[in-house]
Amino acid sequence: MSRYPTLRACGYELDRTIGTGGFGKVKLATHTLTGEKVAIKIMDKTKLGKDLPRVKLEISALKNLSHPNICKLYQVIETESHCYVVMEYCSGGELFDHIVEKSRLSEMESRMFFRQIISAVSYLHDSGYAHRDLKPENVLLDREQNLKIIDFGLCAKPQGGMDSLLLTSCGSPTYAAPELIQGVKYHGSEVDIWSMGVILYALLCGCLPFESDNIDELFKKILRGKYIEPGWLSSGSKRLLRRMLCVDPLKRIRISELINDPWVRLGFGCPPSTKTHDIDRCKDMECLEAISQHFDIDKEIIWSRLSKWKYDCETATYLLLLNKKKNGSPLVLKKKEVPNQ
Ligand SMILES: O=C(Nc1ccc2c(c1)CCNCC2)c1ccc(-c2cn[nH]c2)cc1OCc1ccccc1
Repeated sequence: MSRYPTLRACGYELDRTIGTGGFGKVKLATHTLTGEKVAIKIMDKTKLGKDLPRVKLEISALKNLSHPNICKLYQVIETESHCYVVMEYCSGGELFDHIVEKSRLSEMESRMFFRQIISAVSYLHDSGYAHRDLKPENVLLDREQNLKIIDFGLCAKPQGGMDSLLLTSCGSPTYAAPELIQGVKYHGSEVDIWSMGVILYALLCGCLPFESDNIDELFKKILRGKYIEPGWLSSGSKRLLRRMLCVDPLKRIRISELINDPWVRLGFGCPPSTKTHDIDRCKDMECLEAISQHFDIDKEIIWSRLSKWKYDCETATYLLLLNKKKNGSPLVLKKKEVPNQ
C-alpha cells in the first residue's frame, strides 16, 4: 500500500527518493495522465516548525515566477499533516556535482551556465524578488543541461521594491556577501550578485574563493574579500570576478552591467536574455484541446478555470502537456485504468 495515498489519488505514481533536506524529502514520480516525470517535495507540516513560513514563501514566490531557468512549480497539495510540492524534473542533478565530476569547467562551459544564471536572476530581480541563497547546490540541471534554480525558501520580496533595504541575515555563510554576514542593512540584488560571483569562481576554479572550517576565519576571509586567482584564469574572467566579489556593495557590479560585460558576451555576441518568459501563462489551444477531449469539457470553460492559476491538478496537467509539446511528445492523456470489477 502506498505510503502517500494522497499523491496516488491526485494522479502520481511515486518512485524513489532522490534528495533529503531539513524540509523533508524529494521523491521522483510520474504524473499518470501525461506520463511526465516530476519531482515531489514531501514535507511533514507537524515537523516543519519554524520552517513552515519558508515553505509558504517558496510556494507563493514560485506561483509568481515563470522562467526557463527557474525550477517550475506544477501543483501544491496540502493535507492536515503534509504539504506536497510538485516540481519540474531535473534529471541532470546538481550543478555542484557536475563541477566536482569535471574538477573545473572550461571558460566556455562556465559562460554557458553563468549566462543562464544571469538570465534567471535578472528576471527574478525584475519581478521584485531577491533569492538570497544562491549556491551551486541550489542550481540543478535538466537532461539537456539547462540550468534550473531551486529553493526560494529564503527569497525576499521587499515591500518597498528592490531598492529598499533588507536586514535578515540568512543563507549559507560560504556564499554570503560581507554586508549580509555583518548584519548591516543590505540590498537583496547586491547580495545575489556576490553569491553569483562565488558560483562563477566555483565554475572556473573547481573550488570556493572563501573557505574555512572555522566560521570566524571564514567571516574574516569574506570581509577581506581576498581570494586566490589560479593561473588558468583569463584576464577577462579575473576582472569580472573582482567586480562581483567586491566587498563594498556600492562598488559591486550591478546586474544591468553584468548583462553587458565583455566576458559574458564573448562568443555569443549578445547579452543573456532578460525578458520575462510567460510562455507557461499563454493559452495553448492544442493543450486545451487535449484536455477538452479527455474530460469532455468545453475549452473555454477549461481555460477560465486554468487562468486562475490555482496550481491544482488541472494546472499540473496543463503545464505538463506544455512540457510534452516543448519536447515534441504527442499530446495524449492516458485513460484512467478502471480497476477490474
Ligand atoms: O528532479 C530532481 N532531481 C533529480 C531527478 C532525477 C535525477 C537526479 C535528480 C539525479 C540523481 N540521479 C537520478 C536522476 C529535483 C527537482 C526539483 C528539486 C527541488 C525543487 N525545489 N526544491 C527541490 C529537487 C530535485 O532533486 C532532489 C534534490 C536536488 C538537490 C537538492 C535537494 C534535492
